[in-house]
Amino acid sequence: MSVTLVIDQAEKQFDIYPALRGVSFTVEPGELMALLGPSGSGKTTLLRAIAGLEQLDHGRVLFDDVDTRRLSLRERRIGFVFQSYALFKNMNVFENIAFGLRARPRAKRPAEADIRRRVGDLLDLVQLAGLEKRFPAQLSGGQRQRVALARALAIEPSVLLLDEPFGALDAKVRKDLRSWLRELHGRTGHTTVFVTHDQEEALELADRVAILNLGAIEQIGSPDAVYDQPESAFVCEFLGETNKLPVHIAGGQAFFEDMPVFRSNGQNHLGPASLYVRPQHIKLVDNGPLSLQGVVAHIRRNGAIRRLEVAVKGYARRLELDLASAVAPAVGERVAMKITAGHIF
Ligand SMILES: Nc1ncnc2c1ncn2[C@@H]1O[C@H](COP(=O)(O)OP(=O)(O)OP(=O)(O)O)[C@@H](O)[C@H]1O
Repeated sequence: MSVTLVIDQAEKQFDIYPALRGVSFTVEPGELMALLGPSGSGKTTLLRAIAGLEQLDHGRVLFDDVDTRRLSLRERRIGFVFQSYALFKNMNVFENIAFGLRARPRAKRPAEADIRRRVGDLLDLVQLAGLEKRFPAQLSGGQRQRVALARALAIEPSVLLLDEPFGALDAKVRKDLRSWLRELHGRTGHTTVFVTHDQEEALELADRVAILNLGAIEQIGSPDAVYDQPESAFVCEFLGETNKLPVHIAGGQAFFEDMPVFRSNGQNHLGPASLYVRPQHIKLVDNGPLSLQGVVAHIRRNGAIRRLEVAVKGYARRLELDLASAVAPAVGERVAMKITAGHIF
C-alpha cells in the first residue's frame, strides 16, 4: 500500500514571503521522514501541500509517479494527524476511528462487520482496546492522539502525515509515545512524513531527517549523517549543542588567538572562519600541541553527564565541554583542552 512520495521543486509564496523555495526530495515506500526546522521554516506548508490542502505556486507532488493535482482529496488517501486533537467530541472512540470508513461512498464502504473488525484491530494496534465506548473528553492527551492515529490509519492511507502529533503533551508522555510510534511504524510501514520542532524526537524516530530553513532544504540525511556531518553552519548550530570559536585557517590548521587548535581537513579554507565543536568533542589533556588553555568557571549537571564551562582568553563566551572521567577539576583551576572533532564553516 505504501507509495513513493516525490516532492519536486515545490515553491509557495504567501504575499511577499516565500514559504517554500525549491524544495525537492523523495520519501521511499514505508520510510519515515522527519521535517525539522525552526518556526516559520515551511514545515506545515509543505505538509499541507502534500495533503492537497495548500496549492503550490510551482512544482509537483507525486505519489508513485502520479501527479497529485490529478487526484481528488479522497483519492489521495491521506492520513493526517494534527497537534491539536481533531477528534469528534460527540463521537465515542469507536465511531471516531470508524469515521473515515463510514464516510466512503456507498459502493466503496466496507460492510458493518468489516468495519467492526478493522476498528477492533486498530484499537489493539494503538493499545486502546476496552476504551471504545469512551468519549474524547474522557481520555488523556496521549490516548486522544493514539485515537487520532488509529483514525488516520483506518483508511489505509497511501501517505501518513503527522504535524507535531505529540506537541501538546508533556515530556514523559511524549517520550513514551515516541518509542511506541517507532514500533507501530515498523509494523504498519506507511510512507510517513512527520513534522516536529523537537530535534531529539526527529533524530530518534526518523529513518531520514530533512532540515528546513527559510523555506529551503538545508540538508537531508540519516540522523547520524545530519548530526555527525552537518553540511552548513545552520545545521551544525540547529542540531545539538555546539561551541563556535572564531578561528583563522592557514596551512591546514585552525588558529585560535594565534594558537593552532585543530587540524583543518577542508583544504580550501583560508582566512577567517568559525570552528564548531560539540561539548563531547573537547577533552582535558595534560598539555601538548594543539591544546587550548583556560580556567574552569563553572561545573553543572546536565542529565547523566557533567558539563564544564571554561573561560578562555579571546573567547567572549565560555567553552563548554562534557566531562568524560569521574575526576573533575575544581572551579578556578587551569586546564588544557584538546579538540578531537569539529567542523569549519
Ligand atoms: N495562510 C498563510 N498566509 C500567509 N502566510 C502564511 C500562511 N501560512 C504560512 N504562512 C507563512 O509561511 C511561512 C512558513 O510557515 P509554516 O507554518 O509552514 O512554518 P512552520 O515551519 O510549520 O512553522 P511552525 O513550526 O511555527 O509551525 C511563515 O513565514 C508563515 O508566516
